[in-house]
Amino acid sequence: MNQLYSNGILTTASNFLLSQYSNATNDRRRFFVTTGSVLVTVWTLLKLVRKQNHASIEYKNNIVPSVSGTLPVFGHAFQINKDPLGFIQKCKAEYGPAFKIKLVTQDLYVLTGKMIPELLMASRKTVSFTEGIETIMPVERVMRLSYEHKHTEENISPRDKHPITYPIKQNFKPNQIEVFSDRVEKAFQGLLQEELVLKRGEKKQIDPWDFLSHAISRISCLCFAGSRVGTNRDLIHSMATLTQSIVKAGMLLTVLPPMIADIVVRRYMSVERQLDLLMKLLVPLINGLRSGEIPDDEPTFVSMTSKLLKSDGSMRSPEEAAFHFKGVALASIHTTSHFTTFALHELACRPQLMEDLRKEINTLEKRTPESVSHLRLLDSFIREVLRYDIDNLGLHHMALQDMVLSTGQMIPKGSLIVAALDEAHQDPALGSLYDKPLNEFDAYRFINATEDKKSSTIGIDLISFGLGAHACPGRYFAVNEIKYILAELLVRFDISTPSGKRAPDNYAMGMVKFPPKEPIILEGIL
Ligand code: HEM
Repeated sequence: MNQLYSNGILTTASNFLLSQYSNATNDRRRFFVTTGSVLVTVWTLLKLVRKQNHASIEYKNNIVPSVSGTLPVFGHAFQINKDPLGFIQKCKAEYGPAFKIKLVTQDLYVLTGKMIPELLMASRKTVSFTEGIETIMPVERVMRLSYEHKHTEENISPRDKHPITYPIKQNFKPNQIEVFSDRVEKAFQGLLQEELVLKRGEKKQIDPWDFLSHAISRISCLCFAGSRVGTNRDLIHSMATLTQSIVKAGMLLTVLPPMIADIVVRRYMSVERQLDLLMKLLVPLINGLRSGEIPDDEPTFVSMTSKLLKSDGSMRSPEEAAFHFKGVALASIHTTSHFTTFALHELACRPQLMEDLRKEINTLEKRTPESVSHLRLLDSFIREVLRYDIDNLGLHHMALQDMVLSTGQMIPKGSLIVAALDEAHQDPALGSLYDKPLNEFDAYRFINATEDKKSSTIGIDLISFGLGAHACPGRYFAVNEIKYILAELLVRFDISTPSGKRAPDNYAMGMVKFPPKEPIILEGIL
């Protein structure tokens, strides 16, 4: 189409020049002035059309545009680190809703706003979350290097009900999680008794990440493994630190040459000890449950997954079933600790919010995970943390086939695709209009909102739990757990930071946003 436009301009221009030339003998001066202006106009028009052509050739050839300005070796690393969200917003404005950037050696296809569901709702034959994550953080390789000499991960058939996802999807629905309430309460109260008894006015400085990952691991071990082994301190510690140990080893695998990296990880960074402990505790438990020696009287992830048959009707070996525990620990502990740490930092710089939340919590006759789950301000606050404190780019997926977007553009097989999460959460075109701009933190934003804006309700304006069929099935459990932890801390302590301010977040490669490193001060108020 634009080719036709260009030809049309050239033809019209040459006709005009010819007609002018025939009159030239009468008025030579007029001829030069007119011809000059026509040439300038034609040149400008052609430039404009060529520019349009360039964009539309990319569109016509179904190419996702590459963002200019890549530096050798670093790609766009400097630009994105300088202003993570600003860089993505600028690229979207210049190149449209899908574009390609380069971070160090990795090409990344970025989908923004309304295009994100196309990634998250695509079939798992088209894109793979596991392979996407593996490209940037080789979790499975760390596991293999650490443990393949002792146990090989089960090969899950596509026909199998997934041994981690299926039990969570079936047993952690909003009306079912009440069965875990007593254990959530017991685990957290136990930790408070042991580590955080402060008299009125007494202060204690904590590293919020350490404290919360241990608190959440304590809750997870009790709920997912059960009372018989879930109070084991080594297990709690191992699961609290498992993700971080894997991330450290994984980072090394991505930077060192494979042969050297494999040796270093096997020798010095292996998670064998944590996995040994898990197997030592869980295999006898599963054997006992199966033989009837141990009564199956407590709903746990371990009992659910060990009862789940494979697609051929066979039972998993106790080792296979036990090994899946690390999967649920990896999916739940780090993620929940991450957002709860952000929540503490958001509270620490907002004394009025703390006061308002305390008032709301104190309206309850009894604080339980069940009763705090209905508090509106607390829910609004948590939704806002999940919305605001989100990664710039996330939910990495690998294209297993060529993927055609609704724009007609094609992402080739083998490409890494990411969602621009923060950009979507701040796009007024996607969320409803609220009193405060979306680039500000407003804990009260959703207080009068309807059911569709609850903290566990997913949508294009809240993608922190994913979207579609593969959205996080543990989200109802996660938000209840976060609410209970915050409610118990708020009624006991004033929360602040040494600087008195909201310390800046930390970004990894301009993509992942980590909570501030600043400690949190708890001061007893009871
Ligand atoms: C605040 C805490 C949490 C956050 C932010 C979170 C976020 C996510 C996200 C983004 C996904 C990927 C969705 C996708 O593939 O599109 C996911 C998957 C998953 N999450 Fe969570 N999660 C949290 C807590 C939990 C908890 C507590 C559990 C277990 C009780 C859990 C179990 C799972 C499982 C099993 C999957 C895989 C789902 C599938 O592949 O179909 N998560 N989660």
